[in-house]
Amino acid sequence: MLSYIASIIWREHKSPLHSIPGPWYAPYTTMHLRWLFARGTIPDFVWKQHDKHGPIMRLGPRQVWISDMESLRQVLLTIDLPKVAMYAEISRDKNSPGLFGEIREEPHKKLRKFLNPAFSVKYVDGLDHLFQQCVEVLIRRYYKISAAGAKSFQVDLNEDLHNLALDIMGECSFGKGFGQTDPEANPQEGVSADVWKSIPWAIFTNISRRYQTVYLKKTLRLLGLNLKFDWSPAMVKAIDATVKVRANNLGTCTHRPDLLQHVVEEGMRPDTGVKMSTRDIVDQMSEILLAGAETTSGTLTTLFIELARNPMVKARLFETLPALGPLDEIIGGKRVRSDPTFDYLNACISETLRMHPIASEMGRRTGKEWVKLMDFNLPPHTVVSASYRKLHYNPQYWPEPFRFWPERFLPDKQADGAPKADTKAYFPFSAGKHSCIGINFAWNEMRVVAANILARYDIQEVLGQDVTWRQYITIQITDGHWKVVLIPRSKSSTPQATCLHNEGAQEAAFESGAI
Ligand code: HEM
Repeated sequence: MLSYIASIIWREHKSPLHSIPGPWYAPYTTMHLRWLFARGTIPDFVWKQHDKHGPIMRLGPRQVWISDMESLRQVLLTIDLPKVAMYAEISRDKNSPGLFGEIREEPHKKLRKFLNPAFSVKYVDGLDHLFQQCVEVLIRRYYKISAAGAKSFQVDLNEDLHNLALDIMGECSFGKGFGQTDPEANPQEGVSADVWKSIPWAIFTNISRRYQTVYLKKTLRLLGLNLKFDWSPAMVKAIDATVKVRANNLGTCTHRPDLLQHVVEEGMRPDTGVKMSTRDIVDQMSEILLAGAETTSGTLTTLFIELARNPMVKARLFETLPALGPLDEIIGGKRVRSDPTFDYLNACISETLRMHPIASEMGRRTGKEWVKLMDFNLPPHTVVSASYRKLHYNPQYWPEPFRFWPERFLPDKQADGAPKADTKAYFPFSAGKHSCIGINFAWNEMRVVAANILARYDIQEVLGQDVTWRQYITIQITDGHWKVVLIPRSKSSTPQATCLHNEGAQEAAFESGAI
């Protein structure tokens, strides 16, 4: 036993990673990392360890985390390291992953090239009416509540934004919203309403199981057992029905130019070149749903949280935005992108993406070659986690990093002395070959949703909520809820710099029966 321990210590002493700082136990085990990932608490741990050990640190025998700007640029852009194997674990079948889980270089390149056209600015602009349609359903729902006479009313905004994001993904990528915002909405042709509505949750549950059992699956594989989580048969049947409708509609007037149509018409498996089957299409679309729903709704929730907690920023934003009634025309994404009226809103979203990136790190690994980062030589097969959340708070590039300061993203003349955003130290959508393919889609969604809600409602955070965060692939509010009071903004109203815990507004809401 003693000689075994001595040999481990000796091997560690010889390790090329030996001189990288980190906790004393890091060279010997990954148990703590497995525990933290499974519990969703890795971001806090990583943050504290960086504070202790600096911009490069070793948290496991072959696991290095890095938050240095130049090194992150190397990892994500210039060397552009491949993804770690963990990404592939969220796919149903490693041989048929979606773009997010595809870690094989050539198939990834082909799949990305194939999917790219369905994510261009022009393509997304063509879907803008669908985004607007989904937001309108939510605004109408709010209108119905306020039309009953309440001056203000309470909603669970995190839940509403999540449901809205799912409907937008359904509408733009599966051919039909999933009826999350409006349970009365019609399902996809030929599919029962219950099955259609359950699709997003079936996907999330399935993928979460795969993610949470990553290490168990690996151990079982060593024992010759292959633990797989297949899609539910009802869901595959529902999407099969949709695919058939789409295939029958080719070249007809009901043809709809969206991602699903693109995949149905031209989808080939990137590894074999064979036409994608329904199951392959489910594999692709479910990962897109996962990557596209939690990310945008999570970012939007944090935007609203920052606004509710920063009354001066909110007041400046309301000065710039139009004040609309619930039945006024819905604002489109293209307008929010190009009309200077919305410059400050766009800056607020950019600043939210800095302070609340959707994860604390991006997992990469060295390939067959050694890689030199921050004067350390990392051997082949070292896991290199790009700690971009920590970089987004580095005061060298982001003075007063904990301040929600959208002016950083405005042109000098309007910046009111705020330091200019250093976009070299800014990776909310990653960079390089694995950067977010959905960036235009995400921006359009965030613009349409934020502009239309904020043009109509002031928001007050409901007191006494314990907002905590967890990270399972993306960082989310632990219990999925964040409640606010919405106060309609009349066309004539003057924006007020209302206080975070504005008890007056809360009391008024309570008296009106809204809370
Ligand atoms: C605010 C919203 C979003 C943010 C902040 C975001 C951020 C990111 C980031 C950081 C990555 C790289 C992840 C990594 O390498 O670990 C990524 C990848 C990806 N994102 Fe997004 N994303 C957002 C919305 C979307 C949307 C709306 C879609 C699709 C409709 C999407 C689809 C994808 C896909 C498929 C990948 C994998 C790309 C590849 O590996 O080639 N994302 N996203």
